[in-house]
Formats: sequence, C-alpha cells, structure tokens
Amino acid sequence: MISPFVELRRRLHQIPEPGFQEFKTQRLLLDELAKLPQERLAIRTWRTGILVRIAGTQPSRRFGYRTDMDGLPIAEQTTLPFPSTHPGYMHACGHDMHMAIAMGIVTEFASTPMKDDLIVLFQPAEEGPGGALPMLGADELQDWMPEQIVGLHIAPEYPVGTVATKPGILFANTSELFIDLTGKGGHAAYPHRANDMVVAAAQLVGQLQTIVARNVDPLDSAVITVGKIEGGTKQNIIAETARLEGTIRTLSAQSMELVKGRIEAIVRGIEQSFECKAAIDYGSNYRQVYNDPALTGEFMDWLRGENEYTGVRLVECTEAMTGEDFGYFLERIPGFMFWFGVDTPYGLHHSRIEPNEDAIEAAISTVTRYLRWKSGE
Ligand SMILES: CC(=O)N[C@@H](CCC[C@H](N)C(=O)O)C(=O)O
Repeated sequence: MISPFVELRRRLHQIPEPGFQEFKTQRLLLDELAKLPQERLAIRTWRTGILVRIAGTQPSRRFGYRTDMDGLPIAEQTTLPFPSTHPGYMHACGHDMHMAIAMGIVTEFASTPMKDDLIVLFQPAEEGPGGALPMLGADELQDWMPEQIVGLHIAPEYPVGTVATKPGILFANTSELFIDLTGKGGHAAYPHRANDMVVAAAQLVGQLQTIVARNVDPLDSAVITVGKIEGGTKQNIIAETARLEGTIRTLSAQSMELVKGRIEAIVRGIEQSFECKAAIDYGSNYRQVYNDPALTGEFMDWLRGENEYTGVRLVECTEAMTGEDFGYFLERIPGFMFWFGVDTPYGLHHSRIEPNEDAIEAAISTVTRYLRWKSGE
C-alpha cells in the first residue's frame, strides 16, 4: 500500500505555485492538518505559509522544523503519472517532497508526542522573493520562536538513505541580478543609426563571466549565472531594449561585495561603449546557510550511532553554491540543514527530475528519531 505521505507528495506535485501564491498548496495542507488528532495541535497561517505547534508532554524546550512550499517556472517533462496540472510550473526543487516529509513529522508527533514542543514551519517563497526573512518577523511566529531549528533539502546525487551535511557553511550567499539595457531601436539594415541592445547584452554576458575568472580569488568560490535573456521583437528590427536575469553566488560575504562592484563597473563600460542606459536591480539576497558547528557535529555523531537502526549513511560533504533562505533562520536560531538522498539522474531545477519517493518515509523516520533523542527519549 502506498504511504499517505507519498500520496500527499503526489497531490502536491500536481499543484506547484509561485512564491507567495501557494494558495492551493496551503489549502491542501490545512485540510490534511485538520484530519489529525487536534488535542496537541495549534495551527496558524501567515500569508500563504502555515505554522504548527505540537505541544510536548513535559516541555522544557521548543524545537523547530522548516519546509519550503513553492514551485518553479519550469515546464515538466517527467514520465510521472501525476504531473503538474499548472502549465509551465513544476516542483523541480523537491519542495513537494519536503512538505510531505514535514507533514509526516507533524503526523507522528500529533499522535505520539515527544517531551518538548515542536514548531513546524511551512514557509512560502523559497525560490524567490524569499519567505524566511518576513516569516521570522511575523507576529504569528514571535511567541513560538524555536530555540533550535532543522531543515533538509533533497539531494538527487545521493542514494536514498544518505544524509550529507557539514558543520559551518553549507550553502552560499546569493543575490539575484536583473540588468535592463535601453538603447536605440531601428531597421535591421541600418545598424549605424541605432544602438543594438542584443549586441550589448551579448557583450555583457561574456564580460560578466570574467569576474569569476579574473577578479575573485581562485581559492574563494563564486558563480554568476545569467539564466534568462530577453530582447527585441522581430528578426529584422534592431532591439531597443534587452534584459538579463541571473543570480550571483559567493561563499564569502566579502566576495559578494567585490562581485557587485565589478558588475557595476562593467555595466558602466557597456553604457559608454554602446551609448545606452543600464539599470541594475539585485532583487532578493539570501544569507549563507551556516550550520551551527556544535549541533551539526552532535547530529552527525548521533547518525553514526543510529546507523544500525535506521540504515542511514552519513556523508560529510563539501559546501554547495546553491542558496536557501533557511540561512536567515540559522542566522537567528542555532541549527542546521542537511541534504537527503533521492537518487535521480536529473539535478535540481531540471524538468525531468523524479526523486525516489522511498526517501519520504526514510526522512520522516530520521528526523523524528533525532528529535525524540534530542528531547531526551
Ligand atoms: C536550493 C535551491 O535551489 N535554492 C535556490 C534559491 C534561489 C535564490 C534566488 N532566487 C536566486 O536565484 O538567487 C537556488 O537557486 O539555489
């Protein structure tokens, strides 16, 4: 028989929604929460997010667990019999898996509580514009603020049953990047009477790549990815405007400042050489995911000891250039994030990613066992 949390994941997979528009997702989760034993549950909503408190039997501490909720603007190309029903949108970063796991954790403690209180946060808008920072400031969270927090992210590259993490920095600092170029349009046959923003955009993309290659310390790490370019209207019209959309990743906060300074200098150069106007917008910025060294070390030691019961394999991984607004939680609350293997050949943000659903029960078991242990059981 299929696990209820696998079944829930499939229903969530069919309704991916953009950040802060997770209306159907929130409704579905609230309906599922309403089916649970209510004696120990308190439920609050905040925008499209949900906060759940599960009262412990003898609480002296408040633990936290966080999941994200939003989908991505990707047209699904999986072979799954339960594909997205929202054209052009897909759960391609595993947030459907994350929510099903979080619901499994709530379900376990709602029927068999631990000693301490648990706050489970369903947080919107991780992919952007970022729900963690405003959720941390929300009135609904203040009197439920956890004293320690945990979150996980699916990892396509590891077999099911693998936990990968490390103390200290796990994910990079991020900043979105939007650059609008405005020149002078015209007839394709008269380039000398126009300022072509397609050519300017092409030059700019190439020059941006020199920042990582030539300005960032090779022993540090940075990424500039331009994921989208828009410009022009027709093949025989010189484009008056072009727009680049991208993201910046750096391991150190100092490198983020350096990269932004270099972007601004290069964009000023493009303005001069193409006699155009350029506007830069950095969109949303996420703090690095910095795992509390003591708590992460303790979790890793616990996992090594648990191995014979859970079969979970621990990998001490290196840091990744992914971003996560969970970094804002970790800036304020001690805790950690870890990768959980889902064993699929396609990576995160790929239209064909098909996480192995066996990971759902394995992750629920790992997290609930860990929280019970932390709670002194
Ligand atoms: C885990 C993951 O894939 N997170 C996203 C976070 C995106 C942050 C922001 N919208 C940006 O693009 O900078 C990622 O792309 O790493």
